[in-house]
Amino acid sequence: MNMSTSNPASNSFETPQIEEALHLDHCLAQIDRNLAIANARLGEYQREIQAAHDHMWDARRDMDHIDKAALRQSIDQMMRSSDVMREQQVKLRKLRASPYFARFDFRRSDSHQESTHYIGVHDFRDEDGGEHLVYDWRAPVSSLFYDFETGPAFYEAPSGRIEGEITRKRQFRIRKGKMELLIESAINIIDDVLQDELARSSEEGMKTIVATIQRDQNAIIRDAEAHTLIIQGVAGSGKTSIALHRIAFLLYRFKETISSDDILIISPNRVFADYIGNVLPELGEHPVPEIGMDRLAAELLDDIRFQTFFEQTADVLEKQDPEAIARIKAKANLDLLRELDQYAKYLEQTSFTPTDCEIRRRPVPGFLFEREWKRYANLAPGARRSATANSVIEEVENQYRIELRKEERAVIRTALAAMINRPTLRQAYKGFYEWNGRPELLRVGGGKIEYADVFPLIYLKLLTEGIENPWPGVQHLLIDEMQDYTPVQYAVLSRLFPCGKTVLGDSGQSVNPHSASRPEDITKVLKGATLVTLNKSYRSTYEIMQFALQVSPNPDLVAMRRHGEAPRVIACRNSNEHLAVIQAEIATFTASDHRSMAIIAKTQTQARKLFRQLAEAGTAAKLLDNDSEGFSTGVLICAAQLAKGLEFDRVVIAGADDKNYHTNMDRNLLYIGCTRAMHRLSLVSHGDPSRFIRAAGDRECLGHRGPKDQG
Ligand SMILES: Nc1ncnc2c1ncn2[C@@H]1O[C@H](COP(=O)(O)OP(=O)(O)OP(=O)(O)O)[C@@H](O)[C@H]1O
Repeated sequence: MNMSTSNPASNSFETPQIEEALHLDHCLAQIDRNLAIANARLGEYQREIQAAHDHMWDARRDMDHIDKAALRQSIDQMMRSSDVMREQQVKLRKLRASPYFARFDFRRSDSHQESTHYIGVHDFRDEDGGEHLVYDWRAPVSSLFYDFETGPAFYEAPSGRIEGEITRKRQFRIRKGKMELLIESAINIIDDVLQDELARSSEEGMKTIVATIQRDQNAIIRDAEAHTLIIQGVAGSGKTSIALHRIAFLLYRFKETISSDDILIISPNRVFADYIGNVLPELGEHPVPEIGMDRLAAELLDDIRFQTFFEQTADVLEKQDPEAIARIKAKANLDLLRELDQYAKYLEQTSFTPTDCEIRRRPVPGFLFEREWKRYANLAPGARRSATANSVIEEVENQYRIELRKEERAVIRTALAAMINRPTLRQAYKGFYEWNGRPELLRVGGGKIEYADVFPLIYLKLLTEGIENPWPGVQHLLIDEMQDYTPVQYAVLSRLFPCGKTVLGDSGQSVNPHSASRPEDITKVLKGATLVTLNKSYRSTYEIMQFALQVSPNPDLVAMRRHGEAPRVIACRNSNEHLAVIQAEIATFTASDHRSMAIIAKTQTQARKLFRQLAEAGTAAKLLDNDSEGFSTGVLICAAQLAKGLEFDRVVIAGADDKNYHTNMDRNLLYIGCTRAMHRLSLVSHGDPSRFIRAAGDRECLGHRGPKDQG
């Protein structure tokens, strides 16, 4: 075991080591005992289920359907109990490998009683319910560990604030039941372990950060008051990690009322969803359903075909069509939302022309139709029409004391239908751009509507026809990569999901700045939201982050002081050299301890081309595209847009030349690409490197242009 202390004066080296080794032995023995009990119970359930099945088979002729139903019910109950026991078994096995990661001793001011608390991923009491051996990291008392160093401290218990003093803090790394690291510190205990965590190679997916959650992150995770929380955080500040830990916290805090199925994550693509998919199960929770904006739109628009966000971004990058960009910008503007609201009102006012009619020579006045039509304004069109007709029929029968025959009722229904002049959704949407005097903003090509029109269309549908919500039970919505969604998208989400929300992203990382929102815009739509910012970046080495900051300056960003090699910019004379450099990067990666490497191209077309070139040259790599379903380690080739949100031990930016990266949109993509790297970053250009990296990084030039020639 490695033991270090940042405060050597406070403790001898031996005592804590022995004390903690004994405590760990005790804890593991209790876990083993609980595991043995769980195994025995599970065995019993399985034998009972088998016996019940056997009985059902043997006695099938003597049992009537009531007996059979009762037996089936009891088998189902036993199966459920055995599932619970199996989950318990999995938890205990995890606990056995790493029961806790921290300890603190707390003396309460009111009673002067001092108690020791060990913090882990799960609560653990021994089977007799006596000793509370491990406290869940989400328990109220555990916040002391994250919020305070030794000295005066307090936490909010259900009964109110508890004040006292932390007299000791220790942190551990226990793997496979063995203590690998023990740190005792009176100062910043988390920092050493954090450095250690960040220096490690990547894993198959996103990691949990329970052992090293920072104070400002903890405040966000545990904020149960905010209905809607918007987290603006720089690249690598832990937004996604925090949001997922926050979900785990809410599931713990409100376990009586919210379950994993009541939460929905809006994620940018399937690869990202897969990448983060393991975090909640690692934290002992069930996975949470996830949906992308494209699938959400498809559910709401029935059979209308549309361009995807991925296709829109690729189009903007490859065609740079100013008219298309103008259309996208106009529809990403907050004003559009206001105009759509006004237009929906206008449609409502003009959707009905009352006229008089007659039944059995008695007049049925137009104002009666109009009054009832207005009364049912909140119903969907079909329901509104029949409710209005029924009310008018009832009124006529009451007023004239007659009972209308079937054909007379039909006369009223037909008269009403003639008064309604509501356009179809498509007509209404087209009419909107005529109404606001900008018909040039609508373009339909190849049977598909443009992506920029998808959410304005859905919003208009919500306002004019109503939509039956396919996700009525959602109690908390998590929206990642918030910068890539427009105000109209937020308006749609807000109507569909009036529940609490955690919204996170980085305005410096929009993949399509023409169709993006800043946090201030989002707060105008998600009214009453609390906005928090995170400026410390944890993912990349200090050198990588300084390099990225030259690409896209941000004076507020604080880079973690974890050092590594300086990023390299390699200028090549031709595509053969470009390919050879990338192959050499792959070879050094393969020989290293690192697990993941991304070769990031600007567009999907460039990524595909590079993939083909490497395959022809016999170098294996995996190509990610918008339809890819999963994240994996090894060598991945992808477009910057798809790399967003992910991280890799090493990153190579391919085609980092000025021809390729010179617009503001290119700058964003370059920044996104660079900030995906944890430990090593290289940029390879054909000819002159991009203007955004000329001043940054160690320059190497192949062939006749030596580093000094480049100036
Ligand atoms: N408190 C922490 N302890 C350990 N690791 C942390 C902590 N906070 C963040 N990290 C690590 O920093 C990296 C970035 O985290 P995450 O992906 O959540 O950040 P992000 O803000 O969503 O990034 P981006 O916007 O760039 O995609 C991850 O490897 C994460 O484990």
